[in-house]
Amino acid sequence: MAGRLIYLIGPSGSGKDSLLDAAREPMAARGCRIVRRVITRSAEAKGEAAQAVSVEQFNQLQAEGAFALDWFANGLHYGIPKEIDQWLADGHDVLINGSRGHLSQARERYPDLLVVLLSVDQAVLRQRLLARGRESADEVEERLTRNAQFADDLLADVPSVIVLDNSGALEHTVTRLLQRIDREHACV
Ligand SMILES: Nc1ncnc2c1ncn2[C@@H]1O[C@H](COP(=O)(O)OP(=O)(O)O)[C@@H](O)[C@H]1O
Ligand SMILES: O=P(O)(O)OC[C@H]1O[C@H](OP(=O)(O)OP(=O)(O)O)[C@H](O)[C@@H]1O
Repeated sequence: MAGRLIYLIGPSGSGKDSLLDAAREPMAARGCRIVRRVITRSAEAKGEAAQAVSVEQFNQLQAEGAFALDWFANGLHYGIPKEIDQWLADGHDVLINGSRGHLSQARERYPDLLVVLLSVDQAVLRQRLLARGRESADEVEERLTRNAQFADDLLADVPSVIVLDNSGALEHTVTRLLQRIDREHACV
């Protein structure tokens, strides 16, 4: 049986990368793979273990059909490598760091995807973004402003959604993710 795409979304700073890192081993033990994104972010920038490329390299990869999904947000290009389609075909579930802005396109391509929405109290969010220190203060404000463009009913007609609050300790969020994933039988 084909695997399922697990599409992790949430505001910048809500903890998507942290959750992916912390869940990597227990998810792998469940046969679920986590893909490394291709991003036009400088290799020096702190953050996830993504493959950093130039815009020219990104465009070339895109033209070659290297991406299963790709989008532009926060001034950056993001690509999800096409290899996930083989993983899914082989029966592995695949967890990716997705985009709220690209959700409808992702659903068109992967109609049975499972959405995991991470949320954090607004006051905590700004603090975490500033403490992360990856973006300038202006970029942090732009990211907070971007949240307003997503309506409350973003997930209204999405059949499978796991909502997780990450305002507390990360290990609690990981535990709840695994509990919910196991209940959904998402991983094979
Ligand atoms: N549960 C948590 N408690 C405290 N700090 C957290 C928690 N989750 C994430 N963080 C921190 O918040 C910042 C943003 O997390 P990150 O994983 O980069 O978010 P995202 O990928 O959604 O932008 C990071 O500095 C990270 O260490
Ligand atoms: O449409 P949105 O839901 O706003 O998402 C836009 C992009 O921002 C996040 O990436 P990235 O990891 O670069 O940013 P972050 O770490 O600040 O969340 C997310 O994974 C998307 O790629």
